Amino acid sequence: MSERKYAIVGTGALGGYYGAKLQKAGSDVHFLLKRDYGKVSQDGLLVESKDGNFTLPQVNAYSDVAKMPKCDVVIVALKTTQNHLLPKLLPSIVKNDGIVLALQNGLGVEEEIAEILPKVHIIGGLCFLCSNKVGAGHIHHLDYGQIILGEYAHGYSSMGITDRMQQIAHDFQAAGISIELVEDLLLGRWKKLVWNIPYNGLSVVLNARTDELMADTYTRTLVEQLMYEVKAGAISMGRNLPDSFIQTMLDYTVKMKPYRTSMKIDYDECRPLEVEAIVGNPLRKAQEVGVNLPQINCLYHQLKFLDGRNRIGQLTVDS
Ligand SMILES: NC(=O)C1=CN([C@@H]2O[C@H](COP(=O)(O)OP(=O)(O)OC[C@H]3O[C@@H](n4cnc5c(N)ncnc54)[C@H](OP(=O)(O)O)[C@@H]3O)[C@@H](O)[C@H]2O)C=CC1
Ligand SMILES: CC(C)(CO)C(=O)C(=O)O
Repeated sequence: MSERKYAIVGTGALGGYYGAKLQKAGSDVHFLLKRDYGKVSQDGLLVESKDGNFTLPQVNAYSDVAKMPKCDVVIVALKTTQNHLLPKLLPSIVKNDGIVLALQNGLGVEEEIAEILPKVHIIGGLCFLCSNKVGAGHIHHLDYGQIILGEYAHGYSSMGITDRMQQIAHDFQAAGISIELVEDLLLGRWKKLVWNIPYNGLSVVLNARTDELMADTYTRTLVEQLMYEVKAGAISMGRNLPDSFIQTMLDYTVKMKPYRTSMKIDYDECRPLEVEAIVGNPLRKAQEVGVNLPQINCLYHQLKFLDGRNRIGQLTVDS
């Protein structure tokens, strides 16, 4: 059993899934919730998974970080649209010499955390997971689950494989979660964007699932062109990814069960979209060094329009 105390900041589709798996395997896990606090503190968590369903009738649930213990590893599992809350949520729950593990999609989260907590260790994780929160404390794990871990250092310089990464990998592997350790977190993030930028973006703009995007010649071409622009973005930051990786991502998606991306689900539910973290930040990073990514730029502006209109719609519905 792990000696490390874990905090899950954001007990949704991803945080609820990995946190529940860690607790099931014997780790000491503390879950921060918002709307689901009442239900989860009463009834715990239910994970419906293709690998087998399980329930945790009792979990350490909190609605306020002031009541949480200091933890060795704090897992950030909010949507990036809520990252403006991190300065309030993180400082009191990370031990001195503790680790913040950012499991969000997109680019730039480690830099945001380093500004809030310059002294803690920061590890980024790229999660290849298909999971949805279908009710309060009710997680539906559809597929996959592997995490690629890399440690952050200022300017995304490579840290190699650290003991801290190995310790976390040990706990996750004991919980049945597959882990790969990488020396270069920035390269890992750009590789994940090869998938997220085209599929998350186009699924919203074109109102399509992954299988539909891959079945049509025109949209498949668009996906591939966007992937090559992500590669150009990576190169602008001194990282290269082989063309064979793009082919692997295309093949991977063809083999995936038809999937409504998380950005599409957010759009359909009129929730804010993770446009800035997934599309805006990579675009700006490339622009800062004079590299224009015209198709990603076009996608960004389309998504901003749809996101803005959705939010106005939501205000009208709420008022
Ligand atoms: N789901 C997946 O399969 C994958 C997700 N990711 C990434 O993981 C990140 C998390 O996504 P996901 O889990 O799907 O999102 P969810 O919306 O399912 O989970 C986020 C959770 O954070 C909670 N939350 C929001 N604000 C607060 C707050 N102030 N205090 C406590 N809890 C709060 C939300 O609670 P409430 O509902 O009450 O607002 C929600 O349960 C994203 O960056 C996503 O892109 C990456 C790969 C796969
Ligand atoms: C690529 C996918 C769907 C699962 O591997 C994922 O991780 C995501 O939605 O970000």
